[in-house]
This record gives sequence, C-alpha cells and structure tokens, in this order.
Amino acid sequence: MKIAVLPGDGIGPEVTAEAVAVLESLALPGLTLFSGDVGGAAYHRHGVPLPDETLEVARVADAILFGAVGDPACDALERHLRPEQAILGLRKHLGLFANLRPARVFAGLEHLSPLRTDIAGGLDLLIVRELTGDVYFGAKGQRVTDDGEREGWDAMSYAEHEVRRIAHVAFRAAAVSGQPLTSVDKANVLETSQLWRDVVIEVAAEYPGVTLDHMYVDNAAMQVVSHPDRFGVVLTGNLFGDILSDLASAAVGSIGLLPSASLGERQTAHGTYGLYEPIHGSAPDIAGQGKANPMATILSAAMMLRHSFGREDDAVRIEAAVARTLADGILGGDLGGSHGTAAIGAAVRERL
Ligand SMILES: NC(=O)C1=CN([C@@H]2O[C@H](COP(=O)(O)OP(=O)(O)OC[C@H]3O[C@@H](n4cnc5c(N)ncnc54)[C@H](O)[C@@H]3O)[C@@H](O)[C@H]2O)C=CC1
Ligand SMILES: CC(C)CC(=O)C(=O)O
Ligand SMILES: [Mg+2]
Repeated sequence: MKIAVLPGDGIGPEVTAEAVAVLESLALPGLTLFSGDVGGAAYHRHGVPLPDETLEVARVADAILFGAVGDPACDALERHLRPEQAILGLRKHLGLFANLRPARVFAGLEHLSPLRTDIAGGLDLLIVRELTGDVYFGAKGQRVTDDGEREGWDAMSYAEHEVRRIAHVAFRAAAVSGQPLTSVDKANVLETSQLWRDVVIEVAAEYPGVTLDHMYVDNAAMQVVSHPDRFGVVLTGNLFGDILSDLASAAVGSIGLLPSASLGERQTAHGTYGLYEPIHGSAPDIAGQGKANPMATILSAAMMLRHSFGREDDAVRIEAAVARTLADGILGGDLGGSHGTAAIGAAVRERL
C-alpha cells in the first residue's frame, strides 16, 4: 500500500498529519508513505508549484493523500507559478476527472447544521464533479481592447467525451445506491451546458433504472439548502461543482467536514488509483494555530481505503469514529467548539 503524502500549504500539513496518524494506527499491511512538496512550499524550495519529483512520487504511489495549496504571498506570481497550479496539474496529469464529494448530516448530528434540524436531516448527497475540464482548463488571458480598456477572458468548453465519461460515473453511483440523479447545469444560458445536458440525456438511455432530472445551477444552490432531501447524486461540471460543494459543506455544518476522492481510469493491484483531499483550501487565516478541523482529511483517508485499497471495513471504522467524536461534542472552532487539530485527531483515533 504505497501512499504519496503531499501536505502543501497553510493548514495542509496540520490536517494531513492527523490523517496519516489515523492510517498508521490501523496497522495496514505493507503501508508505505512517501512525501513530496507541492504548492507554495514547493515554489519556495524548487521555484515551481509542482516539481517533476513530486509528480513522479504521485505516479508511483497507489494513492495520494493531499492537504491543500494556496499562499497569499504567492498571489501576485504569474499564474503558472501559483500554488493552485499544483492541484490543477496533478488532476490533469494524472487523469483524475471524477471528483466525488459526499455531503451528509450524520444521524443525531443535525444540530451541527445551520439549517432547521428537520431540513438538515434530509441532507445526504453525493456531488460528482467533473474535474479536468470546463472553464478552469480553457484558454484564458487578459488583453487591452481597441478602446484601451483592460479585459479578462476565460474560455468555457466541454467535449462530448468528457461529459460522457463523468456521466457514466454518476449514473453508476446512482444505480448502485438506488438514489435519483440530478444533473446541474446552466443550459438556459450556456452552450457548454446545452451540450452537457444533451449528452447526459443520451447516457441516461443506458441506465433505465435511474431517475434523472435536470436543474439549473442557481436553482440547485437554492434547493440544496431549502430541500436537500430532493438530492441523491448530483452530477455537475468543474466550476458549478466547486461552488456547490462548499455550499453543501456549510449546510452540513463546516467545510472542515467534507472529504473528496478524485479518480480516473487507472487501476492498481489494490483498487482504483486516486487522489484524496479535503474540499477546503489552505485556510491562511487560521494556519499555524492548531485550529484546523482535520476531519475532512481523515474522512478523505477513509475514502482512499474504500476506493484505492478495497478496505470498506476500515473506511467505515474511520467514518464511525468521526461520527462518534462529533456526537461526543469534540468540536473545533469551526463548529462552535474549542478543540484543536491534534485533540480532534487523537479523539478520532481513540474511537477507532
Ligand atoms: N484543493 C486546494 O488545495 C484548494 C486550495 N484553495 C486555496 O486555499 C487558499 C484559501 O482559500 P479560501 O477561499 O480562504 O478557502 P479555504 O477553504 O481555505 O477557507 C475558507 C474558510 O473556511 C475556513 N476553513 C477551511 N478549512 C477549515 C478547516 N479544516 N477547519 C476549520 N476552518 C476551515 C477557513 O479558516 C476560512 O475561513 C487560497 O489560496 C485558495 O486558492 C482553496 C480551495 C481548495
Ligand atoms: C484551488 C482550486 C483549484 C480548487 C478548489 O477550490 C477545489 O477543488 O475545491
Ligand atoms: Mg473549492
């Protein structure tokens, strides 16, 4: 079990340390950890956010545990040198097009949500976000128009095959779970979304047992907090999925609770190759203070055991320990408590 640990910037190293400690406490057979520099940390040491050595460490591993990248000191750098290019580059180079972001309110933990408890209780959805296309990876730039005004531009596009393969991931997830599938787009305005919708409808013909509906992204944002029980699997593009998943995390209670798996087509001897990371960023406002909630990263390690190592029992064990820790009132500042990163990590390990 070879895992590349890429802690990154800000709270990244703090939260990955706790997830690594959880993995080590499970006495997994043949667990081998490698580490690599990414993000601002890599830029400061190597002059680039994603050094070749790090990409190689990621490639030879069976799975990657990623913290977060982002450093305000790097925000004025040319875009290709910014820390965020590390995670975008890993996703693209490693073909990790399918991003799974489960958001659920654990039974009995409805009080952690800012939503009314009867509404929060219905929140259990899986966002399937396309991860290597859309406006994030299109041509972009700034220019001066003929009028002498500055103009910024970013090209949004999806090719048919990109929509088709992520749609299959979402339909399979819906078929296995028996949940309905909602495809979220902006087809009333964007041609990219019209193509998205057309292809999703074509793919649906292969999954007659799955109930499919389509929703515009603005309505979806509203419904996630007003009627979360309407959603099972949510299929959407890179930009909309990024935004909707932060929204869903707030509805659960904190962005410090939402994990993710980024998968592609590659299989290893153990399972599906993938990158696992919390959905949050490097949180510079609390970095270095031991305040970050490590649960999203710990839950990401659970997703790694499930998808990349076929260890469902260990994944469930971790998820149950996190739920018990929350139920016991071991909460960080993000959830109105006063426990720090290390104390939360230790509490989860005690409950494994
Ligand atoms: N995958 C990645 O590496 C990502 C990187 N970023 C980068 O992170 C940097 C900061 O971005 P922001 O927009 O501030 O988003 P952020 O997710 O880092 O933080 C947003 C807010 O949530 C809080 N927060 C986040 N994670 C938390 C945790 N585990 N426990 C407690 N509170 C937590 C932060 O303190 C902050 O107030 C930027 O450079 C951004 O580009 C942002 C999102 C994802
Ligand atoms: C930093 C971005 C590239 C990514 C992001 O916000 C995310 O994946 O949630
Ligand atoms: Mg995001």
